Amino acid sequence: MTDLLTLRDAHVVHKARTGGLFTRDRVFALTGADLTIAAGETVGVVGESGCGKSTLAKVLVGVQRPTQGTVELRGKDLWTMPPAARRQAVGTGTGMIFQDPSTALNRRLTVRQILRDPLDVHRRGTPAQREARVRELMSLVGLPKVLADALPGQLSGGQRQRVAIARALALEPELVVADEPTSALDVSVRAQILNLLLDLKERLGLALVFVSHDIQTVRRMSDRVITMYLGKIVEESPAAEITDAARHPYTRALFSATPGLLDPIEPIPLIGPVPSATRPPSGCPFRTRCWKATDECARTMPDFATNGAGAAHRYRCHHPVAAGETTRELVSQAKDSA
Ligand SMILES: Nc1ncnc2c1ncn2[C@@H]1O[C@H](COP(=O)(O)OP(=O)(O)OP(=O)(O)O)[C@@H](O)[C@H]1O
Repeated sequence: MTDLLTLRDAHVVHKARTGGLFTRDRVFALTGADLTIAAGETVGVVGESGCGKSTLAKVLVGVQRPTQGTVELRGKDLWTMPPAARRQAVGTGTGMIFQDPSTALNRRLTVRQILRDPLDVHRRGTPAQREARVRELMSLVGLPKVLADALPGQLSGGQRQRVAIARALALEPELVVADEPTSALDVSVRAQILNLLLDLKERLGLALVFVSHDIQTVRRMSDRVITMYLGKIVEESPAAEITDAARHPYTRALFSATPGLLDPIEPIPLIGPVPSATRPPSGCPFRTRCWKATDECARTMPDFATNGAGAAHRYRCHHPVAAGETTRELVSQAKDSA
């Protein structure tokens, strides 16, 4: 597989939203992310709320500039390009689908206008070809032709998300990033939208980055799963290995807490809440809640280690879960150390 997009040591630091106008507090939303997305693969991103999943997604599609590090699309560094070249590379090479299509789509534009807009901005083909592309996009995502002149407010939530998906695909990108694409939708239409994404990915050979709280869905949709904790990528694993062969204690704890995934096993109990991204712990950020943590974990964050010979499964931990260790065993270890 060829590399499509590469992040190297990407950091995003925000000024804290709380703490008043003159606060110097900084939020470490993404810290030292290294990641390569290959053409045609689906990468799932999991982690608790606030761990930096959306920030990572925005960095991948060039919406968020990293405060440090590089983002290369097909080997070209996005943030050293002139702005016009970056807009062209990002606009045509990537597409983004947001959580809530009600806010992501312009309420005053019809479906036809929404889908024409990227074609007009990037001057794709003749006006007649653009109209034909709009019809093609609507059919690709299963929207009836009669909806071309409808406004987003006249559509159902599922139809709106189909419009958002069609818009993301308008310029035939190689990479689509979907950030919680079904969480604002009725449960009844979620499966339809997920199946549509999977189908489009296969038909168009897209690379897909899929961000979700829904771990079961991420596992089903993805070839590879990335676990994030407090701004850091702590594990990368083939999806087939993630549930009971994950090596990072946090990944195991996260999956053990997913209802229905490992039942009847109880969740691995973690100590205390997630620390603030304003003051992340030294060393490994998970160490304050980890039952395996030692002094070494407070001193340093280890580099990635690989699982056996293959580099496909990587994790950053001083005390990884042993191969073959069951979640039941981890539950009792965590209880004993509490
Ligand atoms: N523009 C911003 N200004 C200040 N802090 C921000 C900004 N955007 C995100 N953050 C903070 O950065 C951290 C990471 O946020 P992010 O939205 O990437 O997490 P997330 O994993 O996607 O969360 P969720 O699952 O709740 O959407 C959080 O602490 C968040 O509050």
